Amino acid sequence: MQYRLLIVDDDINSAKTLARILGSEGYTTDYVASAEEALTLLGEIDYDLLIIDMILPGMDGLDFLKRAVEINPETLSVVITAYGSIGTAVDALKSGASDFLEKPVVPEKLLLVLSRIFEERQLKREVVALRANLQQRYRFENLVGKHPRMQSIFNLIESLSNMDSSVLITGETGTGKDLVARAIHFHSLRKSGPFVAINCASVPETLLESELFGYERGAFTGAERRKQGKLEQANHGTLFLDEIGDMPYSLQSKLLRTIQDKKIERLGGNRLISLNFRIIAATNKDLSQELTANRFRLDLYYRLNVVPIHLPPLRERLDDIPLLAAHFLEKLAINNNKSQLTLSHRGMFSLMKHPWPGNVRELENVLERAMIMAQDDLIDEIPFSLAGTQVDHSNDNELCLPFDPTLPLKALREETLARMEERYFRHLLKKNKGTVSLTAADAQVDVRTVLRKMKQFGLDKAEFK
Ligand SMILES: Nc1ncnc2c1ncn2[C@@H]1O[C@H](COP(=O)(O)OP(=O)(O)OP(=O)(O)O)[C@@H](O)[C@H]1O
Repeated sequence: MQYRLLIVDDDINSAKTLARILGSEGYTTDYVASAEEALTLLGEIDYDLLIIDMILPGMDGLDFLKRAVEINPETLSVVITAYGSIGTAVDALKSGASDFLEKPVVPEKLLLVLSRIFEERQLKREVVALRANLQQRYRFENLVGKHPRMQSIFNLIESLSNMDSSVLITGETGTGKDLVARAIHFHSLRKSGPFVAINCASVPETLLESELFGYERGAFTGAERRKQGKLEQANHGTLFLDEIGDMPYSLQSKLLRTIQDKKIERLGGNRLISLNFRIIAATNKDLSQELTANRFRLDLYYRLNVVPIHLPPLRERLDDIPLLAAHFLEKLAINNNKSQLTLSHRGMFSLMKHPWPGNVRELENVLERAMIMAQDDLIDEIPFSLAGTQVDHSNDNELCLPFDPTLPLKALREETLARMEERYFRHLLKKNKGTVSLTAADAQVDVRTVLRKMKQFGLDKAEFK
């Protein structure tokens, strides 16, 4: 793109020299000797950027800058200040200048400043365009995605809105199964009913039955009062059975019967309760393997898999990365009271090259950490290592972590803690070959905490098998 610049400097000889240098770099450059002449030109020509000497005869540079910004608030400008006059530079930046340079102007420095200013403006425009796109075509409930496979999932959810069939959502960890389940519910006839979720992997086997079916007072030791199970809570709504591949075999036939009959009996009860619920199940396991290994019942599989939805891993829909990044940066900016967060081209390039084993969740986490570590609102450095995919773990016992001494204490604490926790859970999961319950026992926390941490750091059980 060809940019048009205006130099305002009463030293016509140096303005001419600068215009010639800028011209040889592809910029179309005009120059005038006073603010008054410059104002006349601004009424006629749309300049991309102004280069303003602060000391001018008649109206001075600062007043001219203010007038130019009044005429067009989007005006880009570089002001030239006398050597050491920081106060003037600060006033100019406050009045809307994009940057400043001290006299004598070094052309190489000016060229660098110009390319940075134009790159930032371009990025801002891209963000605005992406945001507009997001609001239009590429959004479905809380899901965003423009890849054809995501678009056909959105269409499928739309066409399911009048149906009550069971849905089985498959896909790697962090691909958005939970979001899809919610989108189906909130787009269905049951949307005013409850959406109840249960993670079959995070509830210990012995408790899963009572969590699902509920119990009567005295049903077992500790059952001091009657409790409704998740199935009952989901009456007139949807029950989301997450990680269905981890449901114990012994409970699967009872679940199948319940789905068919739509009746339950609380544990320790003697009364059948009729219910009206829809089942959506999800798993990141390969259920065909579970079927072959006799760990999952074929009849239950058929009952759940009436409408299959497979979410592709992020590495197979790279087109979605810029869109998702814009979506998460917008959320982060709102949650952190920032007007806007922008990703540099270099940052975007790193995102596009990454293999994303933790999928969209990993992208979300990585961007949050990048924001914490960035010096300003431009995100350039992507701290992948914290997501655990490019870390060298050969020295896991090393106590002395390198750190960034420029970080504020709060960010340093959070970052260090996250790094330590991630290494700790990686170590335990490796030791326990991915078994969550053993890891929880080693860490002396409950399995939910381990699963939460695994989600946070984008760790997948399968990685440690
Ligand atoms: N298409 C998407 N658009 C916006 N956000 C998304 C999308 N997909 C996933 N996310 C976000 O990524 C994170 C992980 O998504 P979610 O919990 O739905 O994944 P999941 O497949 O259910 O993971 P797991 O198998 O580990 O439970 C969430 O914070 C979610 O909001």
